[in-house]
Amino acid sequence: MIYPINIKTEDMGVVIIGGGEVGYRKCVNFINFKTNVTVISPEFIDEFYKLDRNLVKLVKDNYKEEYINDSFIVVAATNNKEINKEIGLYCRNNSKLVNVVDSIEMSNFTTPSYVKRGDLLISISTGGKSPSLSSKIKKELEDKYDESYEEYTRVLGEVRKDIIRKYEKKSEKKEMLNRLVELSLEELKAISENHIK
Ligand SMILES: C[C@@]1(CC(=O)O)c2cc3[nH]c(cc4nc(cc5[nH]c(cc(n2)[C@H]1CCC(=O)O)[C@@](C)(CC(=O)O)[C@@H]5CCC(=O)O)C(CC(=O)O)=C4CCC(=O)O)c(CCC(=O)O)c3CC(=O)O
Ligand SMILES: NC(=O)C1=CN([C@@H]2O[C@H](COP(=O)(O)OP(=O)(O)OC[C@H]3O[C@@H](n4cnc5c(N)ncnc54)[C@H](O)[C@@H]3O)[C@@H](O)[C@H]2O)C=CC1
Repeated sequence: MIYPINIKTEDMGVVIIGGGEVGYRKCVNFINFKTNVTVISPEFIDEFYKLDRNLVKLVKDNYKEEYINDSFIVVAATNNKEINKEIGLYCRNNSKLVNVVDSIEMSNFTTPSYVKRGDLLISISTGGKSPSLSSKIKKELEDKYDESYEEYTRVLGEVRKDIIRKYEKKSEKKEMLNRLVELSLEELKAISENHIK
């Protein structure tokens, strides 16, 4: 079973083994979350060379244990099942988080599909049963939770802070906070401005 947790990968960096299509997709996702990525591979697809060099380090070599000794988050993305398994086993025996792209059984984390609107993050996973279904649901949620949710979430956060400061009684506070999400962006902004005055 897989439990969803949200991790600040920005603080720890990631090592990806394998410079093919899948390694690239995982790499781009980590970069989108401002994470430093080191990719180990004897060959890289061209797209890797266009990525931000401040965030991505490419090491042209075959996998060796020393490349992941000090890392907490590892992605095994080679096209060699045996090597991927070896990386998976090593990480699990050494308390590391590992995503083995060709084996959900060897992985102790997976990378979900997601919709990100500012601080609103909705992630989708099928426990490996159908990545295509995850991708389809993501597209449906992208329509429902459009770009306007970035500002909506931000303003909600501001008003929430105000309410937490102003209401002392726990039940009143909770009731107000629950009701906030029924308001439109315009209504929320009006409240926000009133509070600031
Ligand atoms: C378990 C997991 C481990 C992990 O990688 O974390 C995993 C494993 C495998 N994927 C395979 C195939 C495909 N993966 C995709 C796409 C995505 N795969 C992603 C995640 C995951 N894939 C994790 C579970 C996710 C969940 O629980 O739903 C997404 C969501 C996120 C991401 O990659 O970052 C991203 C969509 C991004 C988006 O659109 O948002 C497509 C679609 C395409 O390419 O068009 C295909 C081909 C079609 C198909 O197979 O459905 C194979 C078989 C390889 C083979 O053929 O041998 C395996 C291995 C196996 O099944 O054993
Ligand atoms: N989890 C997922 O989302 C998906 C997983 N897969 C699985 O992922 C695997 C990789 O797929 P692709 O990236 O398309 O393959 P690919 O063939 O494009 O890339 C594999 C990369 O691994 C490198 N590699 C091989 N041996 C290595 C070693 N010893 N050390 C370091 N790097 C090494 C190769 O040089 C190459 O750059 C496939 O075998 C497939 O089973 C496929 C599709 C989606």
